[in-house]
Amino acid sequence: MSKVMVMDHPLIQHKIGLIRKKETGTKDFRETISEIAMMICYEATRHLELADVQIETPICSTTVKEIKGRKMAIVPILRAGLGMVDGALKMIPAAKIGHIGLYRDPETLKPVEYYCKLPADCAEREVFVVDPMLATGGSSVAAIRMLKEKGCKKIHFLCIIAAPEGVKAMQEAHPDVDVYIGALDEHLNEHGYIVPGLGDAGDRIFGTK
Ligand SMILES: O=P(O)(O)OC[C@H]1O[C@H](OP(=O)(O)OP(=O)(O)O)[C@H](O)[C@@H]1O
Ligand SMILES: O=c1cc[nH]c(=O)[nH]1
Ligand SMILES: [Mg+2]
Repeated sequence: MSKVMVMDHPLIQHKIGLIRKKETGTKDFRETISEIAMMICYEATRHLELADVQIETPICSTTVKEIKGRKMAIVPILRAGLGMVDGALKMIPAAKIGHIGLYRDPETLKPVEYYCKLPADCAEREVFVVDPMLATGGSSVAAIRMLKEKGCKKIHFLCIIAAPEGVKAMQEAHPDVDVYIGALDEHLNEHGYIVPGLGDAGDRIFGTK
């Protein structure tokens, strides 16, 4: 069974408080999403293996640790996932980037696919899927299914706010995928929005409403 990790770091909790406030404007919202993504990515890469490497300091030779040459990819779910890419890249700067375009139909709440462009060698890469919101789970479940269809095997999912309904859907559909969550909220409202949540993440990142 996969791990579900809810971040307990005080800096993450503080910053999530800032983006929940309705008066937080686009610039601050976007910057804070990026900072939170960086910190969640720090936790989501804790398992990476290290190898001993011999080097010279200015004083003597010594053994240091290096991340074993593992190939990684960051895959945002468009649009809102784009807001997490810069932050994740600060932690894993050599990662390649794939894009999966999905929007949630406002009536049915089902994900509608409109774009998919992944690194050619994505099947060999460890993939970090990013999307700030895990609500019903429809979008993340579909995105990860698309990645598996392309041969990806080692997949992690990073989000900032999750509803219990979405976590359950992810665990049922993809029990092999670890889920890293900034904050686990109470429930979904009748429109499929997370309560208390932060509203529409895509609109708040891009200033479209
Ligand atoms: O778990 P779900 O119920 O599928 O909901 C979560 C999805 O909804 C939002 O995207 P949205 O459809 O608003 O698209 P956008 O990022 O383009 O705004 C969010 O960024 C997730 O992708
Ligand atoms: O609360 C929610 C649910 C889905 N998508 C969002 O952006 N916010
Ligand atoms: Mg949206």
